[in-house]
Amino acid sequence: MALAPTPPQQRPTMRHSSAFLLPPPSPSSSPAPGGGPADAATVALVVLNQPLPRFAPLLWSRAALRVCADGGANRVFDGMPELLQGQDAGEVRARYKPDVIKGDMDSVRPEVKEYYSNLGTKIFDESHDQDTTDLHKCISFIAKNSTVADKSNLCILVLGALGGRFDHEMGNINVLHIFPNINIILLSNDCLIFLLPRTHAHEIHVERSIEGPHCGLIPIGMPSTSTTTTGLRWNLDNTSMSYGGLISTSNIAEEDKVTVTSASDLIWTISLQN
Ligand SMILES: Nc1ncnc2c1ncn2[C@@H]1O[C@H](COP(=O)(O)OP(=O)(O)OP(=O)(O)O)[C@@H](O)[C@H]1O
Ligand SMILES: Cc1ncc(C[n+]2csc(CCO)c2C)c(N)n1
Repeated sequence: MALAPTPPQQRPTMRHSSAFLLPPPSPSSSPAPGGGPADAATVALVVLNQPLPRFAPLLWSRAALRVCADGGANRVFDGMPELLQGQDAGEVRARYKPDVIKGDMDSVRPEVKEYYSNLGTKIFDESHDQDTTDLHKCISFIAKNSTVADKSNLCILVLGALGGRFDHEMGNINVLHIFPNINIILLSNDCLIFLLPRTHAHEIHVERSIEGPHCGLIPIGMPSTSTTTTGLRWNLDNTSMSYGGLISTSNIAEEDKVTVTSASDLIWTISLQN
């Protein structure tokens, strides 16, 4: 027998914050208030085969585990010295050493693989699996191997997930739906995306110094018979949404806190300021 969905008012609240993107506090300033980088979850970083976003070095320094999806290793090898111009390229390369390179290994260059292998990076060749994407393989690996016992305290940041080939972008968004119970955030230079699972009520703290105001709420997986929001310019009030019907794009986050409850999983996206 199928279980009845939990009524909206009884769902636990999931809080979301992009404080991991805030610049490090200057030594003289007081500690960040609740939700700042200091109390952030354990971060795992996945680098995809796309140009590195400008904040890659910052997020790298905040991550406890750094995984490159196949050709993502080339992007770290080439891109970190480019982003950190003025520093010695060889020294930068050695400093930004991935813990793991994983995928079907048809994109990582042989000299890049050898360079990191010599530094101790673990390399997992999964060329036998041509049915799951390299990002899927990386998320499975992190979920299995993470030492974080409480997965609700794990946050996986994915660099370079958007703004490239459309089949890859859709595959990357599909991974959010495949792992609805893992906090995965897809990032590009221009925006971020995460899933709002229907099992929870959501409180999204909008970090106005770095994100917004443009945002969207999109039912990609399946229609939602009812979505209710606060904090947006165009709120939904027990409204049906479907891809092919109403979806919310070009919305504006008006308040510091946006709340969302929905009968189906939704994608949340918000712009990043450049
Ligand atoms: N243009 C892109 N746009 C968005 N994501 C991408 C793009 N290219 C690669 N990725 C992501 O990076 C991961 C690793 O990329 P890589 O090029 O190594 O994959 P691949 O499996 O060799 O791709 P393909 O064989 O389809 O070209 C992919 O699984 C995907 O998640
Ligand atoms: C229906 C279907 N469509 C596409 C692929 C191809 N594919 C999907 S993921 C992947 C690995 C990419 O690193 C490849 C080659 C498939 N297997 N099944």
